[in-house]
Amino acid sequence: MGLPRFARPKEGAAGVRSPNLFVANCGPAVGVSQDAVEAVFGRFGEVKGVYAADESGARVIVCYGEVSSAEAAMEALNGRPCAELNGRSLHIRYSVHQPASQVKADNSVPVSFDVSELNIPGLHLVHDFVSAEEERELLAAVDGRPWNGLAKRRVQHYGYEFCYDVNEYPIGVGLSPHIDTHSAFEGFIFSLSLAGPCIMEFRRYSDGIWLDRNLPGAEVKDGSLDHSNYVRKAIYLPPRSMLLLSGEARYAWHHYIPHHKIDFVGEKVIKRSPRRVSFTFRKVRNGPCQCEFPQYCDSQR
Ligand SMILES: O=C(O)CCC(=O)C(=O)O
Ligand SMILES: [Fe+2]
Repeated sequence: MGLPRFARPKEGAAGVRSPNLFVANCGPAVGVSQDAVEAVFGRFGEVKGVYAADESGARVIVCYGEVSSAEAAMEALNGRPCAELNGRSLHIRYSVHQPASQVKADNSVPVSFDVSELNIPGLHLVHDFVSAEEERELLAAVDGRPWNGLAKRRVQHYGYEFCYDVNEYPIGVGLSPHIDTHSAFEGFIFSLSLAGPCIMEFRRYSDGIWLDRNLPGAEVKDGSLDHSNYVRKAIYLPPRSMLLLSGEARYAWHHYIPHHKIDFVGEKVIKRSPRRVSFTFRKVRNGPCQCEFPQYCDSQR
């Protein structure tokens, strides 16, 4: 389900028919697979493709070869609960093909399952770092303690010399791009993912400027960033895996969890779970940072 060049028609354009349908309330984020959509819409004519209409995971574009097939599907399915699609009521409109010049640049980056493909020195991922039983025990242990609510996620903080944080992300919530502050934490940063998957994107900015966005709480909206001056790479983090940021990965690359409900990983569409819990381990620094990346270092400027 890649992102196609079709758009939702403007209000008032209802008379314009096309072989492509914009179908809302349908998609992987609401438990409806591409195969199921194809099977249902295939009853009305040959389906050429089913695409994600946007990153919500709950709106798709169904493309037929013939307008008559789209008309028949519209007549039969619009506004009615569809038993084969978990009883969901589909909201369907004709979709229009957008000229290439109007297509918003696809802002996604290919996501790897294998950390070695990223070629970021110091970045390591160990799958199945804890067993399913250990995962249950760790989740039960943190759920037995009070959570501190932030705007979109909840956290628990432990320790001092060895700083240990627990983050809980509800579905669709991520984390804005940042480098964990050099002056505050030294050495390695470990992050154990539990309960649900996510993708983590890494960005190395060419200007290397230490920006305010690195300060705790200085969350930036992704849309406000200049996408042209950094290299991007992304990795899939399955539950029970341990991520290690060291060296260049820790000191020179921003990391970021996109605010998505679904992620496209290779050919797969992966739905985020209702929650992802991460245990993040950092060592509190005593003395200034002397890393080899002064252009990214708040201690050395
Ligand atoms: O949730 C994670 O895996 C990463 C958390 C993180 O980057 C942080 O707390 O600084
Ligand atoms: Fe971080």
